[in-house]
Amino acid sequence: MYRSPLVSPFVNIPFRWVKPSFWSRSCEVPAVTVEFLKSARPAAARGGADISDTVRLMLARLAGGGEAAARDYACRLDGWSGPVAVPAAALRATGAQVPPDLKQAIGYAHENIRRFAEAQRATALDFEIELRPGLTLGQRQIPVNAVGCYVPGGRYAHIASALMSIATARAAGVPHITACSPPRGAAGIPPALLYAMALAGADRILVLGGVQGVAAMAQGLFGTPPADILVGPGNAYVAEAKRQLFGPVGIDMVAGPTDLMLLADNSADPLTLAWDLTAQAEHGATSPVWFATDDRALAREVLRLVPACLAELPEPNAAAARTAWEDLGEVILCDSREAMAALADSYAPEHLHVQARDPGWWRARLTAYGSLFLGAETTVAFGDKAAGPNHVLPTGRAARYTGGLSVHKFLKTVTWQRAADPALAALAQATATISRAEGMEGHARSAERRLANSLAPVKLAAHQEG
Ligand SMILES: NC(=O)c1ccc[n+]([C@@H]2O[C@H](COP(=O)([O-])OP(=O)(O)OC[C@H]3O[C@@H](n4cnc5c(N)ncnc54)[C@H](O)[C@@H]3O)[C@@H](O)[C@H]2O)c1
Ligand SMILES: [Zn+2]
Repeated sequence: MYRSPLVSPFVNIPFRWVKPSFWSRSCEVPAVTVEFLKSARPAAARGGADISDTVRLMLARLAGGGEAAARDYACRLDGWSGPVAVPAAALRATGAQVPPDLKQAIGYAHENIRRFAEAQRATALDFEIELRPGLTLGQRQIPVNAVGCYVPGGRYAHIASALMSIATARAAGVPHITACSPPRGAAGIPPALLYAMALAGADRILVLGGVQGVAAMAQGLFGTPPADILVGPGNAYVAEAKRQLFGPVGIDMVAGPTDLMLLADNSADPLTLAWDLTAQAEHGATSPVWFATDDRALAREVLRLVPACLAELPEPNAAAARTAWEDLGEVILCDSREAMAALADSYAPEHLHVQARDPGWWRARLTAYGSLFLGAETTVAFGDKAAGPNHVLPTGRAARYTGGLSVHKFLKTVTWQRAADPALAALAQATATISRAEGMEGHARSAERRLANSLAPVKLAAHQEG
């Protein structure tokens, strides 16, 4: 039996994490017993380039070269030399270019995402409290002024990502929303994606992808206001550009490849599980999918069925999903549902889907995930596209410390205070005493000037008379 975080006696592999270097520390997993029926390949066998130097050079060039540099990268990397800012007339024309059933589906998804975000906004409250007589304190939720939404578009046209970022910023009350997405061929951003961006509430849309898109929104190029915060998923170049720009500009998170953990007991259907794993592996060759169960026969059946599902995908999706499964897929046998839950908490997956009895037990027990999907009738694909909760979620175990994109990322929770009599005496005395204990005489004097017998106007009058 394997006791993490050491080594599995069954398969003699360390209980290690599949991706980034910041995962190099071994994980703290409670004493759970697990057996790997399929494990990920060692990272060394998978390779992977360090892109941070490339991004640093590009950002430096974009900082100096502005719009000309952005156009140059768009041309060289994405073959785009058309207009960068989408003209209003082109946006209006998209309505006629998108098939009615797709427009209807986008409208349905947008309504769910918008309404969920509005419900979230209603929970972010301002308040005012008179903590003691004369001491009034408060909190306000103030939206940022300008947002830059990155909408990925290299491999797939991520219609849903446009809705997730833009509609959520809109629900938060952000006044200026810029969105960018790379061109897909000579036609630029596909009409359905433009339609979704405009419907969700983008004020300006830029035909720019990758580092140049992120930098243009941060700098405020092509007639956009400089973004206060950059949000949205993207590939490794996009994530690294956001990470390097963070500080002067805010970011939602540093997103790595999407991941899924699927938990099931013997009430689940193996073919449905196999398709759910295949679907999320479709995101890309670096997207891990993990399956844990307490039923050995179910695990064996899922292992048998996944390759058959992969074979049914069209290319190039099949190749990417097959690599993800072969390199990163894991099938893990646990000895109890408690062990499955502990395993899930330690993996802290972006998407966590439970297809097991007693969903209430799982919802109460599980503590580390970006978004939780309960029951066999639910699928992560619903959440990815149309259900309502945001699909921009923490990857790479970041679900240990944060949730995903929400209206809160666009709101600044700020505070205010006002002091007056009769609070002043105690407040000034406490402040002065603490300040002197800290060695900060100036702070003590500033506090004591608020006492009734030394208020500024009285002193000023005395000085003028003298
Ligand atoms: N977690 C989520 O919510 C979610 C949702 C949708 C998509 N995603 C992720 O978004 C990503 C989309 O990636 P993508 O590549 O398809 O599209 P993308 O739009 O993120 O990136 C495309 C851009 O990358 C740049 N680029 C590509 N190769 C480059 C190079 N060698 N040097 C410099 N720049 C280069 C190009 O400028 C191009 O425009 C995937 O990783 C996917 O998993 C995540
Ligand atoms: Zn997905």
